Amino acid sequence: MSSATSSKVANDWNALISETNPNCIRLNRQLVAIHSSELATQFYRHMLDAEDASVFLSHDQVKTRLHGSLQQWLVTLFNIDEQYDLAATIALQVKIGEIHARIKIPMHLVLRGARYLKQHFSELLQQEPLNAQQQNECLQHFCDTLDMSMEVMGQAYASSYDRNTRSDEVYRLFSITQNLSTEREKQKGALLDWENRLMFECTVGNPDAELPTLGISEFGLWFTHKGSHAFQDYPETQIINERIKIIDEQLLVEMQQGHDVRIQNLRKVRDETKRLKFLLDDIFAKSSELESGRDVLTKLLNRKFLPTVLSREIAHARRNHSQFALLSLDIDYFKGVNDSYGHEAGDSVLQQLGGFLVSNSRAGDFVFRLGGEEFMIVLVDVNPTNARSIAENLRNNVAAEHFMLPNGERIHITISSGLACFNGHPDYQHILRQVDKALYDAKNNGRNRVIIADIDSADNESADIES
Ligand SMILES: Nc1nc2c(ncn2[C@@H]2O[C@H](COP(=O)(O)OP(=O)(O)OP(=O)(O)O)[C@@H](O)[C@H]2O)c(=O)[nH]1
Repeated sequence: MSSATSSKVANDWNALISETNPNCIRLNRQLVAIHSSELATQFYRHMLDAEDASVFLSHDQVKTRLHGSLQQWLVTLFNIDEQYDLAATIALQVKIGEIHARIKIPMHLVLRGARYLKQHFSELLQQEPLNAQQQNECLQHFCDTLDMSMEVMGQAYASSYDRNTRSDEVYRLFSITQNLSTEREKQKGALLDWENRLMFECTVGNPDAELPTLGISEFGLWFTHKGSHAFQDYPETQIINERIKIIDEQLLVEMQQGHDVRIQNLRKVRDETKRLKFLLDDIFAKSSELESGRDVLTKLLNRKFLPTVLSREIAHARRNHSQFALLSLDIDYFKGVNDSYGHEAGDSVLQQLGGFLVSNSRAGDFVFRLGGEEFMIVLVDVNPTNARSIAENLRNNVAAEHFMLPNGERIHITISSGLACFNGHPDYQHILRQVDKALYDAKNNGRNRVIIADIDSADNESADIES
């Protein structure tokens, strides 16, 4: 928690205590101390009833540790007397928030637990000889104190969770990019080893011996513990896990029934293994393209790093009072190129245009292929006048260029462009929206033109400058 945030919290919490009737503070302290075990029991009873919460709390854990910790936490929170150490109480809430983040207990479950505590405490208060106003005051104090605690926990949770997620991601990238091609060969080899062992056991091994399962083979262990994590975003990961299960839990189990089934299923297992090898190749190929951030066809940057580059350029421009511009380019009637000359010819045009854009921009600029026939250039350290002439020159030069097709023919293409200059807005989505709208207008106004987004407009008005 930042020092400004923690001093705000401490001030608010202090104010809460000093503005509360001391009798009410005393009564709450006594009630919580007397009923802490009952409150903890109620809390866990509700939580264990809910499926989403109970996965985090086994009955044993509740009995042995958490029940006691919860009671202790409640007593400490409400033990407000002359010796009450608010700084220590806040530090305890921070620690608990960090623990929740580490063990990934969702914050909404913690808040739900707090709600149950408030409900039950309200019932306890109703059993006390208090008038309505006293009851209200006491309940208010109980709820406000829990809310303060939740606020501190929530802040600690969020920053700790972010930190953990970032390091998870760094680890994921690290684990995936380390010697990607060596890893692929190693794992394909491990899969082959397992297949060979299985074949050996089935053909010349002891017929009563247990067959080696794939899940706990070198390959299976690697995939479960590392591969699945590294490739978590790919649909192939789930398919691989499913195929491993089918091999182990279906095919191999059936193979224990006798020689004939063994031989029959061996063929099926070998087909499955072949499929696994294809899936592995696919998954490794995809991740090397994506993780490297390069578009496979043009070798330009792909859209993966666009947010990072834009955020960095915005921070740089704001820090240095400099400017930059975003130029979006889209080939006109590109479908016609594919339709007339074939997809391969289309690919070749895309590749040549990629090379052309790189050689016609400065070393500091970032050239992206966003997908299809759409490109984007981040023009760094450039004022609007220069950005505009760069955009126009590119448009003219592309139109004048000959693009060579695989059949030896040469064709001309044109591009439509949208240009947006940085206007100080801190969110990169703003400039992206501006440039998208400008490109859309360039297409709708006849193509082969540059449209500049209105620099001061947040609602993406744009102005046609030239065609
Ligand atoms: N060869 C090739 N074609 C692609 C690739 N990605 C997208 N395309 C094709 O690009 C074409 C885009 O067509 P449209 O979106 O209609 O755009 P357009 O024909 O350029 O027309 P306008 O943009 O409106 O001027 C489609 O035919 C896609 O199949 C690629 O990687 N290689």
